[in-house]
Amino acid sequence: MDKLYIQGKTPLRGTVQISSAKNSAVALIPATILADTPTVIENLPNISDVRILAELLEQIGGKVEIKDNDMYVDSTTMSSIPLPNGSVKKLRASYYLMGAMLGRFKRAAVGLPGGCNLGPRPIDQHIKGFEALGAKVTNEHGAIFLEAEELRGSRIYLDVVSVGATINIMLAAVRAKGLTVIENAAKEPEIIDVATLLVSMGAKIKGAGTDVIRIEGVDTLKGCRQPIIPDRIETGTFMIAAAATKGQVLVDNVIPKHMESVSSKLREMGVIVEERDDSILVDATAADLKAVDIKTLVHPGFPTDLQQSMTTLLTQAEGTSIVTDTIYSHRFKHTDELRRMGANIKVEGRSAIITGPTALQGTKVTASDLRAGSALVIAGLISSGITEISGVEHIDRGYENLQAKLKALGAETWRKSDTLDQEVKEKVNQ
Ligand SMILES: CC(=O)N[C@H]1[C@@H](OP(=O)(O)OP(=O)(O)OC[C@H]2O[C@@H](n3ccc(=O)[nH]c3=O)[C@H](O)[C@@H]2O)O[C@H](CO)[C@@H](O)[C@@H]1O
Ligand SMILES: C=C(OP(=O)(O)O)C(=O)O
Repeated sequence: MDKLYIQGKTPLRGTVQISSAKNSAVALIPATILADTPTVIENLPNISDVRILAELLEQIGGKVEIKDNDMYVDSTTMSSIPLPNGSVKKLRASYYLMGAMLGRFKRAAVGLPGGCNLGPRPIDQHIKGFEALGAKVTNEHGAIFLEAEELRGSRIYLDVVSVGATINIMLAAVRAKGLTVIENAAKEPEIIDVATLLVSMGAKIKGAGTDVIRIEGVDTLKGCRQPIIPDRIETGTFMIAAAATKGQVLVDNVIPKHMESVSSKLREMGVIVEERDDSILVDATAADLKAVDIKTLVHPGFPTDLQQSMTTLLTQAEGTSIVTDTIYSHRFKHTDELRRMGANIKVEGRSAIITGPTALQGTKVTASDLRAGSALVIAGLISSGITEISGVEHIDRGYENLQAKLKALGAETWRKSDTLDQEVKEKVNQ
């Protein structure tokens, strides 16, 4: 397993280009299953979640080619091959194979998903939606089996606002008979991106981005060419890293509107944040960071996926901050590692109480999940000495070239592969 090393204390300076959104990409790729002709998704991020989904499409008979980050998917040869085990367990978004295969083939068998371990992550609302559309759903030996004679449109009220359930029900409903209405739907920008792709394929969807989505089923969908929105979580990560290192970074290729909750929190902390057409300038060179309280909420509230990085930043702010995660009550594993680096953080229930500022010291830490990884990378950037981060494979799930992008902003960071070291050692000993 690789390790990431960071020699801290260099303010980030320069321009960083943001990649396409992981959470859109991982839904758009399964959505290609629904088309009866080939689809091209443009400029996908080169991350492990994308590569695994490409493999999964091949496992069900699809032809997939990735060239210059564009993915060409020929879905004509696909069939409903069961995927009860294996790679589906390596990521969360494999659950979208359920909705897409159910929509196209009226049957699917997909193992329960993996992804970040943030405490319980049930998929009961996805299943409630599939059942409402007429599917028989059973859970056997850790896999979900879905089958329907035909899918019929239905009115579905989500008991919990869920990004995954909203998209999954859309995927199944676009090829159902009649009208489906999803009420209390999630409103994340990635949902609009998926709806845009499906509409380009010929689906009839209205209201994506609001809490009521109406889908009139169609018999067939055809492939198309589709770009992806920029990653708002990667954007936020670089904004927070710029603030934490007291740097000045132009975060480019972004949609500033998606970042409002983050921009306004950083301003509240004393950071200069200037929104431009498709970039955001973050300037913390003269900032005296102030403590703030944060509550994660569904979009357009503060995203849970930036809570962990924000916690690191707040260790540098004067005063006491309370960070409450209303989406995932257990998303605080990173705080144990931050404490080992010198942070003053207490976790009580679903809140972290952070008192700062505290000087952090580099040490050996482990990323337990993707955003714990980015929180620790930011901690490494502001620590004295060297930080060694294990669990880099989690970071690789969602950040394209994170280390190279940080280096281009002036960070001193390098990556080492244990297996490579071992091979080198063995060669030397021969
Ligand atoms: C691949 C992807 O896009 N992942 C994102 C997606 O995850 P994911 O789609 O898994 O998250 P959801 O929006 O579904 O989850 C929101 C909340 O609803 C609960 N819930 C969800 C579904 C369900 O059937 N029952 C239920 O109780 C979850 O436990 C959680 O507390 O949205 C999350 C919330 O913005 C983000 O952190 C993830 O990065
Ligand atoms: C929780 C996340 O991802 P996933 O849902 O794919 O595990 C994330 O992107 O922060």
